[in-house]
This record gives sequence, C-alpha cells and structure tokens, in this order.
Amino acid sequence: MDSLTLFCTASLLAGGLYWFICILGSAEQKGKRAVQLSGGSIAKEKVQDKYKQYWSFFRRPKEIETTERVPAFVDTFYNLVTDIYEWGWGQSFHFSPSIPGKSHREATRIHEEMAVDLLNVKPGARILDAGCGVGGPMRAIAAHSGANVVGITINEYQVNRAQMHNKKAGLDKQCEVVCGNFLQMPFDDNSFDGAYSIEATCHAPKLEEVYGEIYRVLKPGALYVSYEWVTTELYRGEDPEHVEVIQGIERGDALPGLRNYKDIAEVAKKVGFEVIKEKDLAKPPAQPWWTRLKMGRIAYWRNHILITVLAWLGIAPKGVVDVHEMLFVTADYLTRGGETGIFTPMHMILCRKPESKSD
Ligand SMILES: C=C(CC[C@@H](C)[C@H]1CC[C@H]2C3=CC[C@H]4[C@H](C)[C@@H](O)CC[C@]4(C)[C@H]3CC[C@]12C)C(C)C
Ligand SMILES: C[S@@+](CC[C@H](N)C(=O)[O-])C[C@H]1O[C@@H](n2cnc3c(N)ncnc32)[C@H](O)[C@@H]1O
Repeated sequence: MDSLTLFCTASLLAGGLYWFICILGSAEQKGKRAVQLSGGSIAKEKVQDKYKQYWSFFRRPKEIETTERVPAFVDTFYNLVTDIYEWGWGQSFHFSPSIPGKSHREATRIHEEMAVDLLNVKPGARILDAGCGVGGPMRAIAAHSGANVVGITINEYQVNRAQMHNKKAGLDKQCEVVCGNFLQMPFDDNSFDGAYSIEATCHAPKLEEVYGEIYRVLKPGALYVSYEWVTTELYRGEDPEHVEVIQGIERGDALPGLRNYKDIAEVAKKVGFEVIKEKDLAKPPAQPWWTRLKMGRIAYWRNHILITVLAWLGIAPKGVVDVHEMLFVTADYLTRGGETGIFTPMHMILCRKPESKSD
C-alpha cells in the first residue's frame, strides 16, 4: 500500500468513527459519557446479578404477588437504567409530543412547563415533584415558575445526580431533593401549595396509595397534575398482540401492571380529590411522542456496540449490556404501543384538594 492510499484509508476510518460516535449522538442532550456508565449505587461486580433479580421479578408483571417488594425493585431498576437514560435521552425521563420545528429538548421543556402552568402557582410557592428522577422537569419548572420545588425519588443515586445538576444549573436554592418512598412521604400534612408527577406514579402498585399521600401533603384548595401511563380505549385484553405489547412495556419499565385510563379519575375521587380536567395529551392534533424513539434506532445499535466494547474492556459493568438490550427491546414495544394507539404515557389529570371536606 503506498502512502497516499494509507493516508486516505486512515482518514476515512477516522471520519467514520467520528461520525459514528459524535454525529449520530449529537441530537441527544448528554449528561453522561459512555465511559461513565455505571449500575448506579450497585457495586460494579453485582450489576449482572441485580439485573437477573430484577428480570425474574418483573418478567411476568401480572403475576407479581407481593406488592410490598415493588418499590425495592423499582429502586434496583433505576440503579440499572439511570446512567443509560441520561446518556441516551437526557435529564428528563419522560416522553413529550413532537413539535414541528422544535428540538426534542424544547418539546420536552414545553411539556414540563405545561404541568406547572396548570397548577397556577405564584413565585415562592412550595410545590412537590412526586418521582423526580434526576430533576430535568424540576429545574425547568423552577426556572419557569419561580416556585420552590421539592422532589422525591426512591433512588439514592438519582438524588445525588439531581443535586449535582441543580447546583450546576444554579438552582440548588430553589430545588430540594429527598430520597424516600412516595407511598409514605416524609412531609407534613397540608404543607405544599401544589404538586405534580410526570410519568412516575405508574410505578405504584396501588394508585390510591400515592394519590392518597399527595392529597395528604397538599394544602386545602391546592392543585395536583399528573401525566399517567395508561392503556387507552383502543386496548383489547382479548387481543394477544395487545397483551404482548403491554406486557413488554411493563417488564421493561418496572411497572407492576398498567392501569386503564378510566381508572385514574376514579382513584383520584376515591382519595378525596375533585377532578377538574382529564385529557390524553397524545391525541391529535398533538404529534406522535414515539417518533423520537423510532428515529433513535441507528443510535441504539451504535450504543450497543459501544457498551459491549466498554464491558469487554472492563470499563463498564458487564450487566450494563443486558440492561441495554432490555431497553432496546422495550423501545420497540413502546413504539408499537404508540403506533397502535393502545397505550399513552401522557394521560393528564388535574385535581384539586377541596377547601374543606364538606366543600
Ligand atoms: C417513564 C419511564 C421512562 C420513559 C423513557 C424516558 C424511557 C423508556 C425507554 C427508554 C429507552 C429506551 C431505549 C434506550 C436505547 C436502547 C439506548 O441506546 C439509549 C437510551 C434509550 C433511548 C432509553 C432512554 C429512556 C427511555 C426512552 C418509565 C420507566 C416509567
Ligand atoms: C420515569 S422516572 C420520571 C422522573 C421524572 N418525573 C422525569 O420526568 O424526569 C420515574 C421516577 O419515579 C420514581 N419512583 C418510582 N417509584 C417511587 C416510589 N415508590 N417512591 C418515590 N419515587 C418513586 C423513580 O425513582 C423515578 O425517579
């Protein structure tokens, strides 16, 4: 090979590698680099075992008998996925409708701001984020509304990530993060001016338990908005394809059984809320929320190769490859759920805690 051919081959290889790693990934808002992928609070050598335990618990979600164990497995799930989510999706762990002419990042922020706009809170108000993740929505909401946000998550690794991001964004005075279970919150009765949850209460085995807790900590007259993961009116329990898609979503997302959209308002009323509004935000004219998942397919292949190489080199924990494979498959079930219309991750419900029990 003469030197010109060698030079051209090397340039092509370098260009290809740059394109594969940098250009294909540039649409994502990176909070992480591939070399930093971990199993959250799980020790590196235990990640694979923990993944196996998670998988055998959630493989058949409908058969989960001991609901008391669900929060602990949800915690394990977030140890396993938090870095991959941040790396491949961003700091907001939820979907949003696509908006023509706007980036995913802008569409995400608009979806988050809509939640706090519905709460009608004033700057300085104290609001609760039930299931806050690493705080993407919390920071957008605090910056947009001027409210003080208190987030709760069951996963300690997420608390550390969220606190780090809050500080970096200069929002640590306005945003507080607490590690705890939203089924038994460490907050006083009547202590919040508003509350929201974004794609988080779907992890609760009994919705009434989390809604009951949110009701308890809200001041009388305060509002609560939630974006719920539910099956829609198009879901047919007797259709094996529908069942396969929903079970695929449940087991890849640590869900102890998806609820039907009709159940949400029932539960809200049962715990004492007044239901003000309910709407599936995925319905037209909204643009599909799943296009972002579908568009990412080539990047997922690149990610899989990268993770496999990093695990092989001993840089990433071995189990991360299995977790990534599970997410890969889950992305497909979520897309099918969206395309068939049998599932939505954004069934919005707006509720009020009455001024007094008799109102
Ligand atoms: C609300 C929940 C999480 C919703 C989404 C944020 C995540 C659901 C599925 C996740 C992903 C699937 C495929 C991954 C891909 C294979 C990887 O290379 C990069 C990350 C993914 C895109 C990942 C990102 C987050 C999700 C879209 C649930 C849990 C209630
Ligand atoms: C899909 S993430 C959404 C996070 C955040 N709302 C966002 O949109 O970025 C779900 C969140 O709910 C939290 N969660 C699930 N079950 C919980 C529980 N029992 N108590 C507290 N947090 C819980 C998880 O730890 C995670 O932070």
